[in-house]
Amino acid sequence: MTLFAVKYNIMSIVRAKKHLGQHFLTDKNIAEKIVNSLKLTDSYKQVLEVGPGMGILSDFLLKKTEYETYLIDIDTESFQFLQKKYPALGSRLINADFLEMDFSQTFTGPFAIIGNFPYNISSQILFKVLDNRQQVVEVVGMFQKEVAERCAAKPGSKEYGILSVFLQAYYKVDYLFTVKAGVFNPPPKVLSAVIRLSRNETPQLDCDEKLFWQLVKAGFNQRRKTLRNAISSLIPKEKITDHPLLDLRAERLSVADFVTLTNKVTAER
Ligand SMILES: C[S@@+](CC[C@H](N)C(=O)[O-])C[C@H]1O[C@@H](n2cnc3c(N)ncnc32)[C@H](O)[C@@H]1O
Repeated sequence: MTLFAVKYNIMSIVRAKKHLGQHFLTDKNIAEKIVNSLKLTDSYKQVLEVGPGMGILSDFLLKKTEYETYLIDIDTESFQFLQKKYPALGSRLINADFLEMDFSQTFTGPFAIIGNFPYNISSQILFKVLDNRQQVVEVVGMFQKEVAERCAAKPGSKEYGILSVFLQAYYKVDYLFTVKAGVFNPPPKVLSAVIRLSRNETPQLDCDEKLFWQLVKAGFNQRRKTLRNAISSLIPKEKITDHPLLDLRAERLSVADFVTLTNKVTAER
């Protein structure tokens, strides 16, 4: 009996693979707290969990039966483990790369994303959310603490950068709580943190959005220069009329300031 139990345990555990960013959360209270951080508003009916691993978050998520839950994990071993654990999920359990996922094939309307994300692809995950902001209304996720801080950073802080501006242009970002390395197996070398992104009512900016993105990138790519100089490839210095924002560096500008700047450049170039 004991032997069987030991054998069963070994068979039922997914081996952690470093290249897939697999650090399995072992604390059920934290898992429940993460799932309960989803606002689960009426504005969506479907939720996608990225990287369910062995299902510590999924166990709580699947209790929210009023929502249709999908799980996607790139790891075939996790997928097979979860197939046995949740046989009723059927095709809602997906063995594929989240970064390659075509949302329109699975989601007909708005949906939310949750995950204890693989840290090696954090930025790609966040930019995929941004690219699909028309559909992704909410995200609750665990990231490396530094990434979480960058997402929520305010103008003037050293963490404030391109990611902060882009995310905050479309989402309200809440830094929820910090998570110690010891609650993962294997423990990562860094601290982690959970954040929530709640999409603004209108997922559009009151300006030419393509130019907004270009200006933000130009500003931060030359972050030691004033905006007047940093954006000169988009509008020559002699063409743009004076404005106090032009004397600042990108790190001082809020999203609203970047919108003002975008409208000014649109009018004058
Ligand atoms: C940090 S682990 C979290 C596992 C589990 N949710 C937990 O909290 O214990 C990250 C998970 O993401 C999966 N993963 C890594 N890259 C992925 C990708 N590109 N698409 C989907 N899943 C991925 C890994 O296989 C792993 O299960």
